[in-house]
Amino acid sequence: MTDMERPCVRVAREDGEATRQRLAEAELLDHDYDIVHADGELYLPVVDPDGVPADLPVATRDVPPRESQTLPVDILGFEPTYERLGEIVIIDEDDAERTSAIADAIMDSSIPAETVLNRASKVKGEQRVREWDVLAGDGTETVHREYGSEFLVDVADVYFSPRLATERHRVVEQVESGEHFFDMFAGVGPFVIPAARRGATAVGVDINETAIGYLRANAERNDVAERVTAIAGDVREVAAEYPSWADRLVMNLPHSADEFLETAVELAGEECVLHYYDIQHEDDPHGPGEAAIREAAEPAGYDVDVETRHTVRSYAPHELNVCLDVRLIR
Ligand SMILES: C[S@@+](CC[C@H](N)C(=O)[O-])C[C@H]1O[C@@H](n2cnc3c(N)ncnc32)[C@H](O)[C@@H]1O
Repeated sequence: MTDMERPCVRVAREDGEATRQRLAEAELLDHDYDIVHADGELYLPVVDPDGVPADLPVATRDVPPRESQTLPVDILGFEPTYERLGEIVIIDEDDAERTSAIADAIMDSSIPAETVLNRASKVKGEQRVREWDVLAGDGTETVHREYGSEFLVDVADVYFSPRLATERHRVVEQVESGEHFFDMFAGVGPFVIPAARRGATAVGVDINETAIGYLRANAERNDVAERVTAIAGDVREVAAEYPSWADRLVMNLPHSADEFLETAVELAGEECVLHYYDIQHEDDPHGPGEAAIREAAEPAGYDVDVETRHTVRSYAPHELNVCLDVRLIR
């Protein structure tokens, strides 16, 4: 078997084990390839170079495939692109013949795949759920692990993106024990559960009742049920139960978050950090969100301090998915 060029995190040998653990917890390590040692440095192969935390340098280098593994590339003769969510493998292909060859190769490889799904639509509608073609296996429910939390999720019924793991971790690392954490669009709980695991009192709201069922199950699964309140409903109506309550608000509904800023202001405490997700043109990706937040919060008496203007990932040509971390104080 010949070596393959792969994206790798490059670190000094002495930082190798700590870095390996960090990447493994984030499910970023590519277990299909060996770690390489050269000139006092380690090269750790990663599955998603865009997901690697900014402080870790990524380089491309030849690394040997694990001898004991049969990879889809070994069967196909070309490298397919795929993502793993628990025991589901997700691909995004158009050509029917190529799609079926990739699905067969994944199932015949050493990857522990129960199901192979092809994206059959964009995420759509109020609940942001995608349609899928089931190419192999039959289950769309799986357990996904991310930074030490476990999420039971059915991708046929609820929104979930494993690609956002690093971004969620960036936000959750800011959470302090005892704080009031409110996720306005909570899904199955990928922000709420790790926030509660850090000691926050957490509320998650979602209009998708199935997502809220999974959020409750995930609170139990991660032993934080006593600190998690999961509410099915429109957050614009639920907000009245939590006036001026939140120390931290997460708004991950990037196409229409601006329509919910009045609700955010209703929920915000006297001092509150808002994590506001947006999708905007690359020429001014943060400006429109900042203007909308000021327009909603300043008349309510808040000083608005934008602490971080962060780019999460590119969303489409010339469009960026961004996050503004904003402190509101009055
Ligand atoms: C992009 S998903 C984010 C889910 C989760 N935070 C995550 O990162 O996986 C947005 C979620 O907002 C929910 N949603 C949309 N409109 C809503 C509303 N008016 N009130 C509460 N939830 C809403 C959708 O059902 C969907 O689960």
